[in-house]
Amino acid sequence: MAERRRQILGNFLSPEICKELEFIHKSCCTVGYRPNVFSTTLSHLIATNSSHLIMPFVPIREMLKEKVEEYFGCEYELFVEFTGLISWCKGASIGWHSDDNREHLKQRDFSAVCYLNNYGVDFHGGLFHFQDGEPSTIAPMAGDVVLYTADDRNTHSVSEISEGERITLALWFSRDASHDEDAKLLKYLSSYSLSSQIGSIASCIPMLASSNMYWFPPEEASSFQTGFNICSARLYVLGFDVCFPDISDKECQLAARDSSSKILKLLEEPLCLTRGDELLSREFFNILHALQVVQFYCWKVLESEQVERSGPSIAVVSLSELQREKISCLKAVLLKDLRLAETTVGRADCRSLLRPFDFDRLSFCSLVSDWEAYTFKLRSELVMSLPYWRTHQSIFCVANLH
Ligand SMILES: O=C(O)CCC(=O)C(=O)O
Ligand SMILES: [Fe+2]
Repeated sequence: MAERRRQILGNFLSPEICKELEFIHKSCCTVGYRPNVFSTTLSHLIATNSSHLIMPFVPIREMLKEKVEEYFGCEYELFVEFTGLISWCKGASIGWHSDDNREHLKQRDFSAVCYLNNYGVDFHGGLFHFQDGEPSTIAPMAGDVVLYTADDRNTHSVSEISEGERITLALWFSRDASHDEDAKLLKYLSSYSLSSQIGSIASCIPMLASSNMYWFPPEEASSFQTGFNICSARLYVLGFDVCFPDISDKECQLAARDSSSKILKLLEEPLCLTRGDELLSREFFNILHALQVVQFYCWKVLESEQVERSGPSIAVVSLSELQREKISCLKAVLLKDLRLAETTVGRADCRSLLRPFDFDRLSFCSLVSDWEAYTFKLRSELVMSLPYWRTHQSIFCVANLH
């Protein structure tokens, strides 16, 4: 039998799960490990009070582990070494390499890369190439997965992204139990309190990691003099600005002059969103909360393009001159380099995905309740699975407990 070194699984993930993972990434990511790359790891989700968002990953990890064991005929048990959502923006690329090519990566035996969006539509560039053998080139398409051995039989590269954002779910598998990601995750899960899980939505509000993890490019994060805050940028490309109801004029002017990390502390404070000249009358706990609700809205709006939704509309009030000044003052701090923000996290084909028409047509209010219901559902699934995972010392079980 010919040696098995790689396999392509077409349409392995459904379009729905691809969209759900994109939603999670766009609401939770931080700057990544390479230039122009963002990432969302499972331990990061746990550390930022979003442990319930690991639930959609659980069955995918299980299915992929089985596929890898089966295809490569593993007669030993495999462990997931790493799971993460990774996006590559304009300018990102990687030259020829194998995934175990560093001393600290030697435990990696197999790789799985799941594509979550489409080459030529959501991004340009970003083709995957194997140095030898077939297939030699892969154009990423949402739902497709490539499995390969992590050694030098699979030297590969990714060409530079020229536009848009290319999103993947990447997993590495190891034979070495000491690199089992599950053990780490279970440890984190037990150190983060889940005691207030049922009841208030406040217990599921994402908490920010340190501000420099949300500053792009990361080299600028020590001074915050150029570049942009990722959360503000993701809101901005969808047509939203942020407005802090409690901030005084003075604080605002201070913010514009002094770009210290102290100012970014503001993003942990309650805030409202604005669209054009209108203030949406709904307060969010912090910027990540606002971003998560907006990203959820985008996910659902696009899913139900034709569906007319009913329910109350969100109330809006016109912005006063003073509020407008404050907003632009803060924008100058959070989005210093607007062009860079647009080319990095904007869509390849249009500046704003949520045109005013789309936004008005659907009721933002009812989507906010849908977001709460979604969050509660995942939270209760997590709470039900935890004792089972703890007994089995692994989150690697699709617990049909529900
Ligand atoms: O995203 C891809 O297609 C592959 C990425 C890659 O080669 C890596 O992260 O090692
Ligand atoms: Fe790689």
